[in-house]
Amino acid sequence: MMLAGAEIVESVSYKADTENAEVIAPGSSQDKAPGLAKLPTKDPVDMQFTNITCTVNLGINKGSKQILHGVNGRFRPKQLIAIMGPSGAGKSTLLDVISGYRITGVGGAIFINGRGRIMKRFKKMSCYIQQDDRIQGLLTVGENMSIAADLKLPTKLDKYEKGEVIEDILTNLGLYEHMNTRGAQLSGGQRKRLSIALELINNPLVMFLDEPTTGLDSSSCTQVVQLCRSLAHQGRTIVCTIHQPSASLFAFFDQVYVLAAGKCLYQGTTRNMVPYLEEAGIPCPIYHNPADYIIELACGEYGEDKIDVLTNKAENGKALQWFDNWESIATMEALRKQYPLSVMKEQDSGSSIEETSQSNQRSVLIKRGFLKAKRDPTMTHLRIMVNIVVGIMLGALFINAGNEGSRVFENYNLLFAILMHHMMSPMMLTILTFPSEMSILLKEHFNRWYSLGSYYISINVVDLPISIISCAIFSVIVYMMSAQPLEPGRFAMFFAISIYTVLVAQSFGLMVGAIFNVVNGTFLGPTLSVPMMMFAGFGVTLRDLPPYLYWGSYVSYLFSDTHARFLKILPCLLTISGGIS
Ligand SMILES: Nc1ncnc2c1ncn2[C@@H]1O[C@H](COP(=O)(O)OP(=O)(O)OP(=O)(O)O)[C@@H](O)[C@H]1O
Repeated sequence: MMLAGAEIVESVSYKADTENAEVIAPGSSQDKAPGLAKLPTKDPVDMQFTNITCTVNLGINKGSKQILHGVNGRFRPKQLIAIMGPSGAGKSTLLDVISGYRITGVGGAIFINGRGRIMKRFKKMSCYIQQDDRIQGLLTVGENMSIAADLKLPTKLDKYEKGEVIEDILTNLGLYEHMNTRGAQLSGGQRKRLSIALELINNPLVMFLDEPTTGLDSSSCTQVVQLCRSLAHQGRTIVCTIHQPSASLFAFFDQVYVLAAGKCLYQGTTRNMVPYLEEAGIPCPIYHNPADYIIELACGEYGEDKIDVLTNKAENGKALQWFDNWESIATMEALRKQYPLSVMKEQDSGSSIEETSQSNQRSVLIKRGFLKAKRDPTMTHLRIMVNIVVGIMLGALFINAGNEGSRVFENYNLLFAILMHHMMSPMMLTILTFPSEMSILLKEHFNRWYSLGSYYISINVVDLPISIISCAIFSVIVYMMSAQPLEPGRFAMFFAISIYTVLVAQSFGLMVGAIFNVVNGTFLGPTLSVPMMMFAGFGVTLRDLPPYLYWGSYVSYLFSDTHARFLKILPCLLTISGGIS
């Protein structure tokens, strides 16, 4: 019987409509995709995983769900590996587990070059590129790259040496001509390539990419996969999850790992998949894309029994005979001999998990923060504008209220309005903007760009001047227009209380934004602020509070009796929000 899938794999030869690259079928004599000038300097990585399980808690009284069922596998060095399977099969979970991104509820063992994975060492040689491209939209491609280079390359390299690395990567990834385009203005394919470019700066040996082709047109898909293939053949191990590749795209992968409902259906080379299916008694029909066919099998379209047949044949990922020259695949013992500990000791550089010192991380992040702040229409420009406009509005509403004894209640209302403004606007702004920043933070921190401490210090250093300027503008406008006593001491107290309120509200927003998503945060932020007002004595006299609620006056940062409490609560909240971030 003629095996159509095999023929498709053999016969792919086409030119894609790409900006820079002529795409040639893998395996052809012209299969010479561009590669980086800087090759990996360390030994390639061979990964093996055995009996991997992953269980998630579904909530109180809802039990748990097992996503991965004791899967095994081998990711060979210098290979482009596709983890395939239907939606919900556990592809992303397996990628998360092997990369170390997910550690809770995980069982089994992962071996790197024959030895148990040591997370700190493994993180130094690997990177994880998530499905959603987490790049700084306000910075240009060049700026994104140079910040990444400053954080990930040794500080002893000068800007020309770093520039060479950046030029090499951007040229090879077809992004050089977009050097001055802002991240937010890049197309989907360009954003994906920039995500890869950012991680290539420190030349990782292992790259994990979650669905790198999702949302891209076929030519961009081909570009990205061909790029991954050439990077893999240069000495890296590249593992991607992929939904359902076309026959041509499928042929670019060296190795395939197919999952169905958390179990392995096939593991081996792309070419061997068709013979494997035939041997299992489920041959791929003529002119059928083998990638489509195995996904249909994994979905149970040809019967659940076929899934069991394939899982048993693949021994849930233990079977290695569908790799090329499988008899010569090194055992764990052989790998340990090949990569002795003495060599690994030489390769281990420094005790710190990040590439550069904390002080370098802080200064680069502060530089990036100010660059972003200068261009940020929301966090900077809108914030200052809102403070001017609201200041003028309140000033006009309570004009001269501070000068007339008969208008003391109006003055009280003015103070209440000022506190509401200082409480709500910084808090809501932070709750709405921080979650998107948080996803970038998670990616960059996981990929060892910087420590959380450096990040936290830098965002505070960048934000403090903007908060102080906005608050000062607002305070001067309101204070003058409402004709409050022109005594420097009184104004200083008024401004100090205002800035304390702004900073605590911002920290509160940061804490809510770090824990909850935008929807929950937007609901919880204002809701939690209501008790703050209540305990501060607005509407409820503190004398009337039942004794068991007295503690509330200590929690409320709006409590007017003694603002010295702000000073007590401020560092506490800052520490909590910093710790949680
Ligand atoms: N934290 C979680 N809580 C509950 N269920 C989860 C959790 N994480 C994953 N799952 C479930 O585990 C299964 C596998 O999820 P996973 O994201 O790994 O699938 P996938 O194969 O990558 O799917 P897709 O291709 O659609 O992204 C899904 O059914 C998913 O709903």
